[in-house]
Amino acid sequence: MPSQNYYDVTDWNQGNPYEDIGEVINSIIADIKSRQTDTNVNQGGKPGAVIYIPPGDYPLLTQVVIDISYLKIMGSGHGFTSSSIRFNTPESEWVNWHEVWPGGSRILVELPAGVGTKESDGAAFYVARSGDPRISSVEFADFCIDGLHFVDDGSGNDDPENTYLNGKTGIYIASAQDSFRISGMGLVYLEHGVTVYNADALAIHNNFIAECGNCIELRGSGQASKVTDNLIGAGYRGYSIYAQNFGGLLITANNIFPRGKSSIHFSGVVRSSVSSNRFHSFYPGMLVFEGSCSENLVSANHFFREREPWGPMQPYNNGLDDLYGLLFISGDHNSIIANHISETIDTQYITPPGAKPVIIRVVSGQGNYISDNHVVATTEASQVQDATGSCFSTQVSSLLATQGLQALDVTTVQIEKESIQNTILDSGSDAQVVVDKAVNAFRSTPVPGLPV
Ligand SMILES: OC[C@H]1O[C@@]2(CO[C@]3(CO)O[C@H](CO)[C@@H](O)[C@@H]3O2)[C@@H](O)[C@@H]1O
Repeated sequence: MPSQNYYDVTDWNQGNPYEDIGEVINSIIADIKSRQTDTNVNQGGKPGAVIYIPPGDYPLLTQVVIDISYLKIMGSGHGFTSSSIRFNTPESEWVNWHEVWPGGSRILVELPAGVGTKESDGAAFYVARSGDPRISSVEFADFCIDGLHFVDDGSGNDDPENTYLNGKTGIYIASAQDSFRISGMGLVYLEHGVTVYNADALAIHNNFIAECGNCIELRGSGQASKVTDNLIGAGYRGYSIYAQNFGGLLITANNIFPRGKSSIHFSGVVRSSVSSNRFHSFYPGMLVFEGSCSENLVSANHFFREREPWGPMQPYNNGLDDLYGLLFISGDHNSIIANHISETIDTQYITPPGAKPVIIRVVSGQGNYISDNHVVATTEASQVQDATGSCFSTQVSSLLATQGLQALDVTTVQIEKESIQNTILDSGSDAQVVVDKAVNAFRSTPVPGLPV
């Protein structure tokens, strides 16, 4: 006898998934709840279910509301393609393209854009449950959530498709939860990709979350979670990865490409690790620890900062200048160890004009340990760049340029006077580090030809 706990959205008796998949999924969830009513049948009784979305395009006009544990919603393909490149290509060229829109198991978020409504009203998937225990083991896997378009921000000069604003969220988890998984998903053109409040043992793994205003936001507070192995890149206004009041967050093996106003932004995050990630950005403030972020390990990451090479996006930035710090640290006893940091930028693009860019800047707190960071700062080879070429070739030629570069004078570490008792070892020569040696410990990186 086939299981009743396997549902296919294209084979369900209420609603039409090609008109509104939201109505179909809500009706399936209602069916699961009507059948799984008893909390304890032979030490079981509420196994949840799987809802399958085959490859195809499914508009969502009704928000999906999830309030049951053990629900897995899965498709067969994250289907990402760049909407940013498409919308910055003349529409007359689309007729020759092999495909124009994202694919896979694709949900087209067509929720009405509400002005003045709650933020969560714009979420395709909304998860909330009160009472005990916390809702557990809801899983989203292997499908695409496409926010379709960004909207005019009222400034009058932006292409609406480049604003990264539309009030839409892919997955919004409003109440405390345990052991959720988001994996294999593709999220594109949403103002917020994944927003999670009060996470515990959350895994966000192997997703493609790009061209969203913000990609991952862990809000409220949380513990013991991981963001691993994702390809991520937010718009110039928002966060690629943001976490608030979190303990025990592991951020590892992600490839975080531009733009994002930051790659990692922590507020009050402690005892967490950021390791073995690759970060690429077009602006200062790649990693920001604000408030008090303490006892975190930032290690073995590769940071690369250059100027935006692609013409259509060159008018935009995050508003920070080069004195802000590529890594901005506020807090106590953090370890910033063995990172490689490349910055390549022509002096004419440095702000304020004539400034010496700051790489690692510690603005408050004490006891931070900054050791063995290798900073390579150069002017860029602007002659090889052609901002009018295809997005891919422009970005790749810019990324690969390592010849003909000249050394750029930078401050590798700057310890502001508000921060004391830090240890700075082998992260810059005497001339590259700004530190009060009376209240901090400092050992400079030896310079070839000069006595140690
Ligand atoms: O290179 C990674 C991703 O970047 C693209 C291509 O380039 C874009 C165009 O806006 O610029 C940024 C990256 O430098 C992106 O976020 C964006 O999306 C994806 O097409 C691509 O998947």
